[in-house]
Amino acid sequence: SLNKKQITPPRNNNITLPKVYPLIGSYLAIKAHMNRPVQWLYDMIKASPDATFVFYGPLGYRLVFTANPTTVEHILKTRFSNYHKGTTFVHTLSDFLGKGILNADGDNWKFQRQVSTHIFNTKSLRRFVEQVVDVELSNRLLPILDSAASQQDKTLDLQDILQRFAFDNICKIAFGFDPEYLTPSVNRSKFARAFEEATEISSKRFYEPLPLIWKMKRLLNVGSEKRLRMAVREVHEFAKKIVREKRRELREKATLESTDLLSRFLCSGHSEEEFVMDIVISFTLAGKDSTSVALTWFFWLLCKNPRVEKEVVNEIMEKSEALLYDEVKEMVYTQAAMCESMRLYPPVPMDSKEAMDDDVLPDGTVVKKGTMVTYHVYAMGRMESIWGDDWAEFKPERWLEKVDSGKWRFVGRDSFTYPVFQAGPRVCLGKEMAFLQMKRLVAGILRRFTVVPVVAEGVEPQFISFLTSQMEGGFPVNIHRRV
Ligand code: HEM
Repeated sequence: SLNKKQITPPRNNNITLPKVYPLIGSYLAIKAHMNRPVQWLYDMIKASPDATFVFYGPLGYRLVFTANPTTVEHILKTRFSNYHKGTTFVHTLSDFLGKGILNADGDNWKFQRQVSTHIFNTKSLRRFVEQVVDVELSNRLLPILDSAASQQDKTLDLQDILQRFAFDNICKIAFGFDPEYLTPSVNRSKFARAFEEATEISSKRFYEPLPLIWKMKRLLNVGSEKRLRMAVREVHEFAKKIVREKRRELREKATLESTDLLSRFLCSGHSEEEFVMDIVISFTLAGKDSTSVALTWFFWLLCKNPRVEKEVVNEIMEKSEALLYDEVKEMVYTQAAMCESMRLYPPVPMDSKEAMDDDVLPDGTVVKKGTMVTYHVYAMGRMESIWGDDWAEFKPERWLEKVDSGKWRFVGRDSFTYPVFQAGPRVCLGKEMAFLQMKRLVAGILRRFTVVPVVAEGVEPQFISFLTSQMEGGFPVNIHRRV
């Protein structure tokens, strides 16, 4: 069936773990697979006992990769205090993210987490999010799709459009500022461009064979590091300008109408410019590519699975066009299909923690102080041991059960088996908001249009990943009006 063809079946039979040589360890093996490290590590995990692969780099350097839920619980919850972002991660991203929540550990992280949990969960923020999404949808996104539908074979890159949509959204939510990234006639805004460049170059630092290389380039201010410095300066200056402007606005206004995060931080007494700027930049990064890539794969999988698409569309058509909050909550089939899509194509496919002290993992793997332990979300979504022998099929029903009334009820999986949003004390703060946005967007689009991929028969889009994952080369589609 179509489902079965989607994902290459496991190749356990002919996978062998890489040889470990003196001095260089298995460096050559990873070098040979640098173009698809996520998939290669998935293969290695499948061939390893207890789904935990120990990679030996040059000079005895070890990296641990795991797809074992017990180990994931150990690092993300039970021994949370021993597994931090750590110095490598923090140093690599600090030029861009400063001390923002995505790049913080210890007391600094705890403080930001407390402040933002409080601010993030309020009802009015939810309302604000809904309004932001609806405006962006009806004023920008739907007109673009509508115009494409009028021109018979107009091809759009849906991934690019979803990224621009998410960027506008998250900027409005975080800063109360509209970068107009999705407005067709406007050039990519300077801010958005600088933000993208800063993200891309910062994340590519992780892929240098030795950190010394980017550090030297940075010292000499040449090449990519020179561009990074300019992009970061642009982002920071811009963010500071918005912070000052917002502070002035708030002083002048007696009542608080705007409910963006920045206003909320400033009103709750946290007004130091650097702190507020860093935290807002972290939120923008966290919310920018995650939802758009999740939706890109979601639309792809729907196209490949007409049965599921029909169920999703039926569910949408049962709701009112305005989509009330309770109706969004009732979209359980759509929610299940999204969970299923992120199981196969997780927006954050791997996530690493650094051991603060020596430790032993539940399966007996020895971890030395300073060792990076990575939980491999992509592999976990594709383990036969977790999902059964039909793991390769796109089956939202895995997440559902029928109740007496004949309706579906959503049944979640525990977060250590499905750490797509991470798990434990640092679980994603935007999870609920992400589903809210994604469901509104999907309902808005599928109520009116069908999305038809422009991909040659039998060709599979490729999953690639830097900090977050993408569909390689974009997602070309045609848009048709639904009849
Ligand atoms: C499908 C969408 C999303 C997915 C799959 C996702 C996934 C994740 C993951 C894996 C992490 C852990 C990263 C790490 O610390 O190593 C994380 C953290 C975080 N996410 Fe999300 N995220 C999504 C959407 C969002 C949105 C829309 C926001 C809102 C701005 C958001 C805000 C955050 C924040 C603030 C953190 C840091 C939490 C902390 O360190 O305590 N996320 N998310």
